[in-house]
Parts: sequence; structure tokens; C-alpha cells
Amino acid sequence: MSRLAGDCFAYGGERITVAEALSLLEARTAPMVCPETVPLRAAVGRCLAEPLVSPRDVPTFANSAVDGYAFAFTAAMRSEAVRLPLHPGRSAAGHPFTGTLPAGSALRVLTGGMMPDGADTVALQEEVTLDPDGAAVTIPPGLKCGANRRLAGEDVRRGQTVLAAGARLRPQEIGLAAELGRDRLSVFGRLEVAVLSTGDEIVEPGLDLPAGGVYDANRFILMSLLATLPVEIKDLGIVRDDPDTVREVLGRAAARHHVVLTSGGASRGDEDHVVRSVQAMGRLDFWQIAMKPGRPLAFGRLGEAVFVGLPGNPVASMVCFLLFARPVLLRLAGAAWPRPNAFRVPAAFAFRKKPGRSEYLRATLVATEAGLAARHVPREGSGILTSMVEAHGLVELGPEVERVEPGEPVSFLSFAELGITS
Ligand SMILES: Nc1nc2c(c(=O)[nH]1)N[C@H]1C(S)=C(S)[C@@H](COP(=O)(O)OP(=O)(O)OC[C@H]3O[C@@H](n4cnc5c(N)ncnc54)[C@H](O)[C@@H]3O)O[C@H]1N2
Ligand code: MOO
Repeated sequence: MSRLAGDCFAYGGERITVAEALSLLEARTAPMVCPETVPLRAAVGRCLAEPLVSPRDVPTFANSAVDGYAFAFTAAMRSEAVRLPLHPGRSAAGHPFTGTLPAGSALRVLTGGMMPDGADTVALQEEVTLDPDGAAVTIPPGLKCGANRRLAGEDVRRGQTVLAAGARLRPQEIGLAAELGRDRLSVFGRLEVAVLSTGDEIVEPGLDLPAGGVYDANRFILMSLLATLPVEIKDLGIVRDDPDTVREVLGRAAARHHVVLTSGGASRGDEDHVVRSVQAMGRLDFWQIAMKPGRPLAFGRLGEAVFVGLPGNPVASMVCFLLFARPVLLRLAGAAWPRPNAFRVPAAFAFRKKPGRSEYLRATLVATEAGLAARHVPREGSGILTSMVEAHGLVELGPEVERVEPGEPVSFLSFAELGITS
């Protein structure tokens, strides 16, 4: 769709804060995929390619919110019980009453039934007294005019833009489109993302582990994270760190995918063949982000494809994916730039840190007498993957923070806000 400039990931400084990195990335990424029209059921999780405008009011007609009796409200009803003769017929959902209700009478209505002409208020059936012969109802005093009535257009107005282009379609957005009568939607096509691991020590799980070997955790983390996004995942496995193989794999991956995502080798600009190959075949920009974990990040271009190189340590790789790669991929896939909500909760810990960089502490939410609080997981190295397993989210301490005292409010970014829902 749009072409990103070859140098879109360039930046001048040495070290960059998390906020600066995010605003640069937001400014420089744009959708890479084309719109396509898909049936509603296939649209969940995708990004809307054009605004959704309602062709009608919803509800389309005024209707009763309860099973009861409809009538025209009168001032006397505020203070006294009023007995109304029952008009023949009824209004049920799908079976409207077609006449006009005479003033001073009531009509049997069921939930969802169209409000009859001449009525503006409904009394709940449990609250009225029906004459033994069923000929009249007595409405208790105190009802408000318009009670138990749902107005036409009270949810959505005709012509209203209910979803903006770029909206990520969750079950509720799919329901809204269905409610407006849409059976298909124009959504952005899936972003094609190739994932690979490199590093001579990295071994495929299931194989024997030689001395010095490390099983590939990152690729499985990344593919699982990608599965939460509107992308098509191509698993390129572990690529041996040999120049010819790396070039060949990268060349093919870049020609067939929008994005090539790797982990490891993000800091060793001179040794790693992935890094060297991206530099030789396209352009690579190293980012040193003032954060812990996950300082080194690499962004680049391989022809038309975007290259994202995450740090090798599994926790750093995952945190960098969640903070930086995820919004970039969503934006490339047509989504509006996501802005996860951090909740302010009291800290259930004390902490000291260096100013000038952001820290992301793996944290659990714990119930205290004062409500929920965040407790940081004590073992926190960027290779300690069990810290992520234990955690419910990340406590984000900004560059200005030097210490946290128990009870002080901190920003808690739940994993759910970062797209990890199960
Ligand atoms: N002299 C310096 N050393 C390091 C720096 C630095 O700035 N100067 N930065 C440190 C930080 S922070 C990180 S993070 C790592 C990043 O290094 P790389 O991105 O180049 O990653 P590697 O060196 O390849 O690997 C680091 C670590 O992660 C393990 N790893 C790699 N891939 C996987 C995988 N797919 N699954 C599981 N584990 C993986 C790898 O074996 C290493 O142990 O550099 C620091 N050093
Ligand atoms: O990015 Mo590194 O793993 O923070 O320590």
C-alpha cells in the first residue's frame, strides 16, 4: 500500500528514550497491506480499512425494554395509581401492533416489541395489578415519563461513524457491524511476517542439546505473540550464522514478506551475519534505547521489507516486542497506533533504580486491604524467562524515577493491554 522510505528508521542520537522511540516509530510507519473485503466472520482480529458509517438508527424503532404494559404518560401518574383499560391486541418482538393506542388505555407489550403509536411509557408487569378479568391494569404511582422505553437511535444514529478506519475488530465491533446489517467488511490484508532465530548456540527444541547449546525460546515466544496480531506467520526456523546461508534466507524472506523479524545479534553490529547481511543488502539502523531490559534494537529495510531485530535475551526480546515491535506491526497491518492503558496502582515493593532510563519490572497484581497493588517479581535478569511466566504485567518506571517506596502509585501495564489475553 504505502512505501516506507528506506531510511525511515534512522535517528541521529546515541541513546533514545522509550517515549522518543515510540513517537519516532509512530511517525514513520504506515500501512503496508492492501484492503480486501471479507465476510464478517473472517473479519475478527483484523483492522478496518474504511470508517464504518451507520446506514440506520439503532434501535431502528422505539421499543419496550421490558415485558409489561404501554400507555401514554399523564401528570397524575407521578403521584397516584391510575387504572387503565386494556386495549385489545399486543406488541411483541417481531409482531408489531399496527393501530394507534387510544389515550387513557394500555397495551400489552413484550420486551423488544415496537412501542405502539400513542404510547411513550411502559410499566413492568411485576409492578402493575391486573384486574381479575384481565380487562384493565392499575399502574402504580411514581413512574417517570418514558420509563422502560428504548428510543429509536438511542444507541447509534443514522449517518454516525461508529468505527474509524484502523479499528481493530474485536467481537463487540463484529457484533456492531452485524447490528448495522453488514455481512462483509473492508479490512486490511494480513501482514506477512517471517520469523527466524540466529546464533550458533541456538538449537531446535526436541533435538539433543550439545555443550554450549541453548534451545530456541525466542522464536516460539515471537510466533505466539504474532498469533495475537492480524498477520500471516512464516517460520523460517533457525538460520546458521554463515554468510551465504543468511543472505540467501534473508533475500528470499524479504522478497515474499512484509516484515522479517529476528532475535539475537541486535547488539553485535560487527560480528553477526544477520546484521551484516541486512546492512549489505539494505539498510540497518541500530537503536540504543534507554531502558532495561532490552536496550539494543535494530530496525532496517531489506528491499521493500521491514527488518526488525530484537535482542537475544528472552525477556528483553519479549519486552521489546511488546513495547516496540507490536505497535509497529499493528500499524504496518493497518491498525491505528495502539496506546496501551497503564493502570496506576500502589507498589507492594521498594525499589531503587538509575535515573535516565526506563525500567520494566515484571510484576504480579496482589490483593491488599487497600485494593490491588503491584508486586515485582524478585528475580529479574533479562534471561530469567520464569519472571515473565510469573508476572501479570510490567511495572513501568520512567527515566525520572530513582526510587519507589511501598504504597507509592506506579504504572502497571497488564499483559492483556499488550495483547496477551490467554
Ligand atoms: N559489551 C556489551 N555486551 C552486551 C551489551 C552491550 O551493550 N555491550 N548488551 C547486552 C544486552 S542489554 C543484551 S539484551 C544482549 C543482546 O545481545 P544480542 O541481541 O546481540 O543477542 P545475543 O548476544 O545473540 O544473545 C544474547 C543472549 O540471548 C540468548 N539467545 C539468543 N537467541 C535466543 C533464542 N532464540 N532463544 C533463547 N535464547 C536466545 C543467547 O544465547 C545469549 O545468551 O547483549 C548484552 N551484552
Ligand atoms: O536488553 Mo538486555 O537483555 O536488557 O539486558
